[in-house]
Amino acid sequence: MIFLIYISLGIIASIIAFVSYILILYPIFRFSQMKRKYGDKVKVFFSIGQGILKFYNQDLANKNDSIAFIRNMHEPNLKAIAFNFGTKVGFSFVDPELQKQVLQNPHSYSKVDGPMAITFLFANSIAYATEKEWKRQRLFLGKSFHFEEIKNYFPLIIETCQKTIKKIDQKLIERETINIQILKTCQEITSEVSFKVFFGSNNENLTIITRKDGSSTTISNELVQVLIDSYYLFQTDKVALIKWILLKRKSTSFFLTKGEEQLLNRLKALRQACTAIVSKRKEELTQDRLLAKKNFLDQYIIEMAQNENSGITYDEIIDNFSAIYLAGTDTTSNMAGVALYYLSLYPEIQQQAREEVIKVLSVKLKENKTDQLFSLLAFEDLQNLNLINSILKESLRLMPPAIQSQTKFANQDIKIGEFDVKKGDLVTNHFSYNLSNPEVFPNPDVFNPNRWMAANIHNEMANFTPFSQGPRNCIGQHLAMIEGKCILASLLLQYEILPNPAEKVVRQMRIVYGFQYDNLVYFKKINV
Ligand code: HEM
Repeated sequence: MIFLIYISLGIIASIIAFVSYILILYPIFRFSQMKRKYGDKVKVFFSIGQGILKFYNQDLANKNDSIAFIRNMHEPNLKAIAFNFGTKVGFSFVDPELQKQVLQNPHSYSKVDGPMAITFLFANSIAYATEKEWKRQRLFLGKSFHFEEIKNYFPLIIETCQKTIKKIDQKLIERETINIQILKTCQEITSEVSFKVFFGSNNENLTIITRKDGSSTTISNELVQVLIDSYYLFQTDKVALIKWILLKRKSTSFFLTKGEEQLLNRLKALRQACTAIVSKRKEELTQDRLLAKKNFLDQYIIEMAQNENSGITYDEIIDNFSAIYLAGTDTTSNMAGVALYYLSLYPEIQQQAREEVIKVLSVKLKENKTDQLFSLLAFEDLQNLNLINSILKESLRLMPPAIQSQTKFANQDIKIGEFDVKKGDLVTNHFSYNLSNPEVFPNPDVFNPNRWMAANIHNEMANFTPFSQGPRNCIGQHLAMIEGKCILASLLLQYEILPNPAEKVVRQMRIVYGFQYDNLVYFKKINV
């Protein structure tokens, strides 16, 4: 009996020793090694298990900004942040040269598994593909994202902005000013654009039934919600969390908890709904290929029919819809929404931006119908909206939707500058560090779009990487900027954007970095 007690105590002690080693001793050992080797070139952010997340949460609670510590961290010699997460340690590079080195060589790293929805929805997409598979997908999708091709989606973007204006106008009939949820408003536009760019315009208001109570929701809403719920599950279902920590993506292959099962059923329903759209369209195009339009789905189907070695699969098409929709919707709406918020605080810049749009368009105005001005906007005009472009860049600088590149594992020992990254270490780049560096951007917390209007901005551009850089940079960046310009131009021609004196400004890191409360501005109808 005593022997059994000793064995049990021995096992418990070994487990405690092992867990203490991987969660505490190993990170501390690595960090002290790093400090000895790199001195003030590295700054350490350690907290047991949670790692750098603890610092985001702390700053959110105390300073209303998840990344306040990054904004205030600038030191002349600093090149990297060392952090832990779970049982791993990692580097986030902040030196632009080192960031470039990391991003130039994406095949030295593997993606970190996300929660269930990420694996289920994106595993075959460009965002998760690697090496040859990624190259093939990037080449194919790159054609549709080419600047000249995006021209084809310009009418869709204009039409979507006009639809939103009509809705706002309805609300403004009875009141002179109204509180507008600016992030939600921009999101309505970018969501519809992302959906239709992929699936075409015929699939409006598609609904799928997924809820237990039989209620229905659109594919795009469900996509966002199921992703959020997938993260939320870890807070409410600790068994699912432990399974995931131990087994990562394999954790949902067996012994599903009730929460995991419900999530999986929703994900299956979502996939079925997407598969139904793809199958229906394939049927239509098989009967008449001339029906093909400029949207991603039709391009995929035509390529599959014309080239039997295309390598494209239906799973890949569906996963790329999820990836492109999620990568392109909230990021772009945040950029535009944040820009409009700052314009509410700087009425002079707002007026200059409005005048820029009016100047570009009024040369085309034949009759005195200024309320129709926005419909005159042509794709070619976008290049003349210099101030609007600078406003969007300043929005991305102050509130980058992606504060860092996706965290990955090193596949092998790698040298980044003088830093020795070990196989299995986590690696990322915090873009947000350079975007708020006072040596590059004087008064970094001040909204100053004029800093982008100067002729010589080489140094600024080298530090400006909100779309990342290197071969795996953002494939949708041209589309994002075009959407952003159209949103700003359309709204500025119709409304004066006023600050909300009761605003609550909290900058929070969620799936994208943005404002926590969407109560920031009022709109007032104007006649330009
Ligand atoms: C302001 C808006 C946007 C921002 C700030 C942004 C930012 C980024 C960043 C930082 C990455 C690199 C992520 C990584 O580290 O791996 C990325 C990749 C990507 N983005 Fe965007 N993005 C925006 C808009 C869009 C749009 C509109 C689309 C498509 C409709 C899109 C589609 C993608 C895709 C598919 C990738 C993965 C590319 C690859 O792995 O080859 N993004 N984006």
